[in-house]
Amino acid sequence: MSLKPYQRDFIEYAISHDILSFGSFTLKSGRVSPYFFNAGKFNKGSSLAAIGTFYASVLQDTGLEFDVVFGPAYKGIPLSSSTVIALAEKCNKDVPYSFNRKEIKDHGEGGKIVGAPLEGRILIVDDVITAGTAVRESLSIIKECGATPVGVVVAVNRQEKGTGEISAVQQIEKDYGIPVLSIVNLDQIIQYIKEQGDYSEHLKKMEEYRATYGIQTS
Ligand SMILES: O=P(O)(O)OC[C@H]1O[C@H](OP(=O)(O)OP(=O)(O)O)[C@H](O)[C@@H]1O
Repeated sequence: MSLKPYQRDFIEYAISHDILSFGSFTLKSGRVSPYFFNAGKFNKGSSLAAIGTFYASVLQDTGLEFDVVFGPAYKGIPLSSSTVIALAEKCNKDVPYSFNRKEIKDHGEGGKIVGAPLEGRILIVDDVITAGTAVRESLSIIKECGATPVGVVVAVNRQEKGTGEISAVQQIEKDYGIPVLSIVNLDQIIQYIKEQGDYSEHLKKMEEYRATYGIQTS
């Protein structure tokens, strides 16, 4: 399976901006990962614009239909904002969006949701899914509002086992019957490394990590 141009562009952009790094990183799970994706480093206008365009590309590519974009607080907020800007500017799709507050506001307009009403088919935009807690919370907010979640898009799918044999991403797809899309996944990052000579020193560790923690992919 070959990488799509936007996937290659995304990996190159993330590496050159130190957003995707190779080395040795201890994760919340305790696993020592040979790579790390840090969405907090999309921290200036140009990179926020770029990430929005990458999300819009995967959405266009897959053709998933949705009415409203939802960004889970906090990191999902700028990511969902930049996605709807890219959809409007590059895809001629003017999509409403909203996000939740982590703390309930009891004055002014009040409430937990800021932005467009959660109505119709809702797409969740976030950086990553680790255990799946943030997405599950978002799914319950969406259902409480009477709307229909139709999918999730994340930047990187690490394709690694959770507590059992399948990943948190697969568990969400199974439990809710919705797709979890990603700009790239671990297999594609490894494929990129194989194609490019520049990062070949990291290949062995990446493959070992996948062999130890990776899910079954066909
Ligand atoms: O699948 P999970 O185990 O929930 O992990 C992934 C979530 O964790 C991070 O957010 P966090 O909840 O740390 O909040 P933040 O966006 O405010 O940093 C990340 O942005 C995802 O939303």
